[in-house]
Amino acid sequence: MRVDIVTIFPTFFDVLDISLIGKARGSGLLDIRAHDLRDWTHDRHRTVDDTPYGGGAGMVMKPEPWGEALDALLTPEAVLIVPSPAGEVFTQPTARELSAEAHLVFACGRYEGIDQRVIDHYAQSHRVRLISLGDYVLNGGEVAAMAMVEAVSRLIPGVVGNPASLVEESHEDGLLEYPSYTKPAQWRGEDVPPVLLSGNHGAIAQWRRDRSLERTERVRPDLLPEAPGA
Ligand SMILES: COC(=O)c1cc2cc(CO)sc2[nH]1
Repeated sequence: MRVDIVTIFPTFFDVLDISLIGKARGSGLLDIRAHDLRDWTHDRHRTVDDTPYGGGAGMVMKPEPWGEALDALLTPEAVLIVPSPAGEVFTQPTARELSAEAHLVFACGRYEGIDQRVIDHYAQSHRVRLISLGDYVLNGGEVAAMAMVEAVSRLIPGVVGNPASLVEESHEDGLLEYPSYTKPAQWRGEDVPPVLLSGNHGAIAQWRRDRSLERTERVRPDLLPEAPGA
């Protein structure tokens, strides 16, 4: 998968050079590149924003630099992802969907956002998705893009060492994951649940399923299968 990220803070994404994503980049599984939007400006101050038409506080990102940047980076099959508080909420199904794509381009806005005409222009020729991390607002799209890049990349075969570890996770089966334990069997007077030491794999699977359902009912009843819209 190729991932292009356009931002006025390209060094923010240097962190992608470490850990699993870093290894996957090295192995050629992932081709992730961050680009400085200001490389597509031509004035002395490398201007990327201006005051909003209609007035109001804050600044809006100018369409011209974005047009030149996206013309240079988009391929016909690319999905253009614009992190935005006005977007659909990012979920594990969204991550899974995007992990099947060949090319993602993230347009990270700052300030009050990107001139709407940029989104409208590329929607005529590409799949464009406005995506929010959740019901709160960040100062820009970079943190959202970083979260989405990690959530999507780790689903690409070969990026995470053991694919089996992707299955029993929160949200993979639609429920929150069961609690996990490791050695020592006793710690500060607390024992590991005996069933986990029993070697009875059927009982262990049932116990884990029960704990998943119990936790989901307590913390996220909206995720339960019978919940409306689940
Ligand atoms: C949960 O918040 C987000 O996903 C989010 C994405 C963006 C993009 C911004 C630039 O206008 S502000 C913001 N918040």
